[in-house]
Amino acid sequence: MSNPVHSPDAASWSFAEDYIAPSPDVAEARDEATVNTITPISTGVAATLKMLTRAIDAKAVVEVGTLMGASGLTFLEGMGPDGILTSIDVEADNQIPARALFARGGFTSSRFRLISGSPIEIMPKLRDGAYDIVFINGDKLEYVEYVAGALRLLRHGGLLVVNDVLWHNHVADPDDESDEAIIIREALEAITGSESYTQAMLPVGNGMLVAVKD
Ligand SMILES: C[S@@+](CC[C@H](N)C(=O)[O-])C[C@H]1O[C@@H](n2cnc3c(N)ncnc32)[C@H](O)[C@@H]1O
Repeated sequence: MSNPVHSPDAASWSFAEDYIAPSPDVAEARDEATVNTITPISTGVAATLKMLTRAIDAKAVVEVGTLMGASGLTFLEGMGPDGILTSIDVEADNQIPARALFARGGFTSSRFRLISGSPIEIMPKLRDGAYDIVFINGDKLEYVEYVAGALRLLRHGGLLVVNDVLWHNHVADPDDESDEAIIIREALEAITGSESYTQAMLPVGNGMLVAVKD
């Protein structure tokens, strides 16, 4: 039986999402992505990512899904001056505006690696146990493989952050058998069924699963 919950109305959701404004550069990256009809991270997700990055004093972050750089810039802003972002996207063209955005934000190229190619092929080439955060925000149909790759990449105490886990209400609807819903559920089960993590699901943006590697 599910727990009784107090459901906030749409105004409360919007209030929470917009409560902490992203930096002007992150806002611009979001706007550019939206104009191009691709979905960037939400403002609430940006605030959450920056807070988590600061909370664990992250110095090495991997993200899957660069797009225009909104989440990447959020990590760079959240990390200290020695923090390094590794961002993977299958679309090399997506990373061009991200590179320009990071440079405009004052981040030298030594602070970030933009890798274009299949995340499934690239993640195994990164160093085991070397990362403080792995942020998954790429192709939903590959979430199971990304989650498997993340477990290897994270150090103990590192955070796995999986975005869009509620995916437009598809995942919570037991009658929804779309490919995205099925695969996101599988990815979630791999995390919750693993003894390697302690996790929580946050209803921010389109849903975020945050898990600390024990
Ligand atoms: C949601 S966007 C990433 C958003 C980004 N992290 C941000 O902060 O704005 C997803 C990224 O995954 C890549 N991708 C690859 N295959 C995809 C697919 N089938 N559907 C959506 N995105 C896909 C896209 O190139 C895109 O940059």
